Amino acid sequence: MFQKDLFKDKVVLVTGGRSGIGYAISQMMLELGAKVVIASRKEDLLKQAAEELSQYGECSYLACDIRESDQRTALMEKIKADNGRLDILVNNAGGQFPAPAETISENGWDAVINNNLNGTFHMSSLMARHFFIPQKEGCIINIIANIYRGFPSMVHTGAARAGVENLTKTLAVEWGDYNIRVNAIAPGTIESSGLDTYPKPVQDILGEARAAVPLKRFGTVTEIANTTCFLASPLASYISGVSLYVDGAQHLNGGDPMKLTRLMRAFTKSR
Ligand SMILES: CCC/C=C/C(=O)SCCNC(=O)CCNC(=O)[C@H](O)C(C)(C)COP(=O)([O-])OP(=O)([O-])OC[C@H]1O[C@@H](n2cnc3c(N)ncnc32)[C@H](O)[C@@H]1OP(=O)([O-])[O-]
Ligand SMILES: NC(=O)C1=CN([C@@H]2O[C@H](COP(=O)(O)OP(=O)(O)OC[C@H]3O[C@@H](n4cnc5c(N)ncnc54)[C@H](OP(=O)(O)O)[C@@H]3O)[C@@H](O)[C@H]2O)C=CC1
Repeated sequence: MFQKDLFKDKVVLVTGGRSGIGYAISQMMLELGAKVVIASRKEDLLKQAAEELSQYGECSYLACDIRESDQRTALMEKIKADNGRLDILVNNAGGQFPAPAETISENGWDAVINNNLNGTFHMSSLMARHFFIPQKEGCIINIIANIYRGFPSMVHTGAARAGVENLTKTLAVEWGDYNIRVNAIAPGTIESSGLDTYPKPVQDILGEARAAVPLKRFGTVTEIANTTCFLASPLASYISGVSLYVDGAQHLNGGDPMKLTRLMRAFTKSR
């Protein structure tokens, strides 16, 4: 769909690029000529993904927990040593667990905020200071979630993603001085490896949730990759500071938002 060499010579970092949405973004960027670096925690799976992705172009990897300062720094140093520059950062790594708010422990809250909010900000700040600001050019894309009506059953990630949505606006304004564009994508429910990690109550409501989406289906990882490539490309050269919902209008009408919370309460009690 895009011009074949759209990202020729561009260096792209995709956090969480070993699976699901991040893998699809990495594959599409590679097919469009980019050099892609993927980073996430599980080194074996990351290495395997990088080897598979190498059939599409130049893909390298480094294990990195985005919550750990020294690991983020090692990743930045590797990109500098290997490529000397970074053009596009896709903050896709993230995750949470469904739980009624009253059952989330302090550590559970902190783990999710550190992952989705703190990890995203610190990664953005580091890459901006070392690459985008000196280069006077850069592009950041933050993958968030559908937080339009809060996020019942996932209050921690709703709060974290709302923080990312807001920092997307602030950084777009502050770093406009350095010609850095910053945008977010809010996927609705996407058929991906991520969904398989969720417990039974989530699996039980998927059919009903799918039917409630105005477009009557969940999204695909390719649809999120398409949007990422669009926002990273010159086609979007005047777009900065937006959060684009890619969700078949699910944020406007997505069924009963409390159903999962009620099922999770019963599920938690039964264990
Ligand atoms: C509807 C679809 C929309 C969205 C789809 C997607 O996003 S798809 C993408 C989906 N993909 C993903 O989400 C994958 C990524 N997700 C993850 O890697 C992890 O879930 C994590 C980063 C959120 C926590 O990782 P970590 O290594 O930091 O965790 P840790 O083990 O060190 O525990 C820290 C604290 O958290 C607590 N706790 C943990 N789990 C649960 C639970 N189920 N229940 C209750 N609590 C839980 C744990 O008990 C502990 O607190 P404690 O006991 O000390 O008081
Ligand atoms: N699928 C969906 O319906 C939706 C997904 N999203 C978001 O999109 C993103 C991708 O999700 P999806 O592909 O579906 O799910 P996955 O679970 O497949 O992807 C999550 C990726 O993030 C990595 N990751 C998680 N925590 C960290 C960390 N602390 N440091 C580095 N890497 C980390 C994981 O790798 P590893 O375990 O090796 O660290 C994994 O590659 C996530 O942020 C997710 O929350 C948002 C809305 C809906």
